[in-house]
Amino acid sequence: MRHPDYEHEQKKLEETIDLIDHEISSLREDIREATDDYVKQVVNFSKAKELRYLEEHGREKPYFGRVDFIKDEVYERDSVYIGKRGVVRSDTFDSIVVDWRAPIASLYYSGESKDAFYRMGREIVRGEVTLKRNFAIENGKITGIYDGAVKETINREMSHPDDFLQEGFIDEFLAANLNETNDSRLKDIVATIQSEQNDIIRAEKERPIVVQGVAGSGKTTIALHRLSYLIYNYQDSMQSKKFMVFAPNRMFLTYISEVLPELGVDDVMQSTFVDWAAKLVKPMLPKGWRITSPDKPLALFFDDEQEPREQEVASNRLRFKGSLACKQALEQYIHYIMDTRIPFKKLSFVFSRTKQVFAIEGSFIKKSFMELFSHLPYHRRVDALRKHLKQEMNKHFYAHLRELKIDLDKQGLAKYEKMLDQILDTYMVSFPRLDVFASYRELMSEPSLLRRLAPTEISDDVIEDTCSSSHALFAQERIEVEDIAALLYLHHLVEGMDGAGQFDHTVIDEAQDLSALEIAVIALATKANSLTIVGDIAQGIHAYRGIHSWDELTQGVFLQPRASMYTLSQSYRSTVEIMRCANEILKQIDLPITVLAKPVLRYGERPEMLLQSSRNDMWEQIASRVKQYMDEGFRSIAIVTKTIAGSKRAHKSLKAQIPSLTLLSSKDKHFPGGITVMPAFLTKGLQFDVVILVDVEQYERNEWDAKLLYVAMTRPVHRLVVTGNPDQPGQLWIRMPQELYTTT
Ligand SMILES: Nc1ncnc2c1ncn2[C@@H]1O[C@H](COP(=O)(O)OP(=O)(O)OP(=O)(O)O)[C@@H](O)[C@H]1O
Repeated sequence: MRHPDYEHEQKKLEETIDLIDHEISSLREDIREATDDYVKQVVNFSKAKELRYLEEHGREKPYFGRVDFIKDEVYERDSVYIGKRGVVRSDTFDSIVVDWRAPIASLYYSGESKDAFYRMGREIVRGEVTLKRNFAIENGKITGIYDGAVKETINREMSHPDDFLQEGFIDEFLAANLNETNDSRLKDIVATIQSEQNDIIRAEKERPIVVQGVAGSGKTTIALHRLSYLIYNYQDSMQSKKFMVFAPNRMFLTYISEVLPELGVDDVMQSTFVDWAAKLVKPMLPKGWRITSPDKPLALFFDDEQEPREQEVASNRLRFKGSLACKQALEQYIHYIMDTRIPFKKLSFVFSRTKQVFAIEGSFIKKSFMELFSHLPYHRRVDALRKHLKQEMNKHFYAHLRELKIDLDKQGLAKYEKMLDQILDTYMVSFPRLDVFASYRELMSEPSLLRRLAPTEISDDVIEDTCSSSHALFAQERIEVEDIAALLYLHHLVEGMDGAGQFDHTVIDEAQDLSALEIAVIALATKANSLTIVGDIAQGIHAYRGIHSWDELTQGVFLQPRASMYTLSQSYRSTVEIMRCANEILKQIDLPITVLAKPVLRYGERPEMLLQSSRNDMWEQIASRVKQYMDEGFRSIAIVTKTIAGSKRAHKSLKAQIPSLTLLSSKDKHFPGGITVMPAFLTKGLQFDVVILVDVEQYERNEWDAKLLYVAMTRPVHRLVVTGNPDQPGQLWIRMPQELYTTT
């Protein structure tokens, strides 16, 4: 049945397209003539950009939504049409379409309400939203109109009362959009941003925000939309080329960069933490020293049969190096140097002409150094103290000259200046200059020193393990990835951070995989604490690194200003059936309830377990599934193994049957799409139409394997296939309720 307003809306759409056509002609006219004038060139460039948008997208689908708003005390209804970009009539300057990032567009995302409001700078505009309407538009024709209720919870196919809490909602327009997906690249979601996502996108700019969001809740997507929002609203104080996005690997960065042009922020910087930080650290290292591969710990913990004790030592060391306790130990190291290596002797000299002694007591010098300049990095503190001592001496000396009415000539004054400089130079020698790397090495290899400086809650075993294994590593002229943030932090304490404030805004994706210290270092490089930190504690797959509770950031790193914490529990990626299975894995480990995902009610097929009679049979079945899914039109299919070695083996076994199969490793810079094989840790952040999970029995019942399996299981948009031995399906899969999956 046609929507009662269909005629009206179709007419409105046609009028809008006519106006856009008119704009297109006048823009074409404006930029036709070449010009030497620089200002005109700049104007023409931005007009050409606008023209391209209108020709390629704006004309076809000028807007996706409408919101009707009655402003308090005005009582006149205003209908605002919202699109991916704003369109303004160049003759009257009337707004034909409002940009989704504009303040008033916020009303569209918060939905119908009697107490609606939006912020215009500092002002809050209040009123009532009487209608929220979505349009599906194809080639200038309206093909669907969806009104009202954003969150209509449908209690469908739920067998257990608890399911109601576990599962999510269906928004008809959103469901239509999600079902369309047959291409798993990241895309813009401006038409269907949900209210709680909108709050994050539009959050205050000068405060760190931390988002705990379940798998598929749109964290990556909304963090990038936030960049787009910030650049639109703060063009005067922010530049997108000074935005930085940190993500776990290079392949993931190319994967997300596909959506950036659509959002108008294609010139942002992107890096992994290690790539960015290693560049800063390398100049600090002695010649010949290197950083070990980031994959080394992965192999130690996931790949090979390693000695448990060796794993324990590595885990103790790596965890400590990324911790806030390590940050404290580094801060204490500076105090230790000041307490034990600087004698703070009395500074004095005699003015030979009057035999007057000028002196500054050691205690006064120590107090000035410790208190007056405590905000400065150590070396700058030393320089500031020298200046201060000189001023103090001058103050007393010139007061003495005035008192005795001594008028020193130019030569006499120069002699005094020279003598004072020499005295100060000699005195300041007792303030050691610190070599950052040598200091760090000293701290990390001497257990008695580290014990003295680390907080007492760090056990002696951790201190011993850290120092002994670091010492062995340093003996090979190597540092490891976990040393990088600690070294940069010490550098900040000693010299100051060169790149402080280099980023106008920073996004940290998959933040649970970075350590608190790494995030603290990134914050030092970001202006005004303007950070968007997104992650999921349930997807922290490393026992030896990463954040285990967001309190580490909200209570340990961001104290001034405090971080705002957001939680997203609605998941948009996978079908209900896939998320039910994935949640079962998480329930087996002790995690806070907030990390369990509520899927949007999009239904599909139950995950399927392939039974195998032999290894060869398994590879054959996988190959035939791949062919079947390709015939069904799925474009991205990932074959996921637990380990790096496993993915190499799978590639070897399947290559002949699937010639287009690509083996991916953490060295890969590009995400090729198509049919890929990779270890589970590499699938983080990515999504595929289909995931085929090989050898599920290899995942054991411990926190890290459960999280790794959960990550892999939450990657597919449409289908999940698992291979395993049904008699011994592994410690995690064995608890999977049989009704949640099928076997073939
Ligand atoms: N409001 C929305 N409307 C439509 N699609 C959405 C919405 N929010 C998220 N999605 C879709 O959900 C999928 C998951 O998004 P995204 O990868 O950003 O989630 P994530 O939280 O970063 O996931 P993960 O932690 O599992 O890597 C994407 O396909 C995205 O387009």
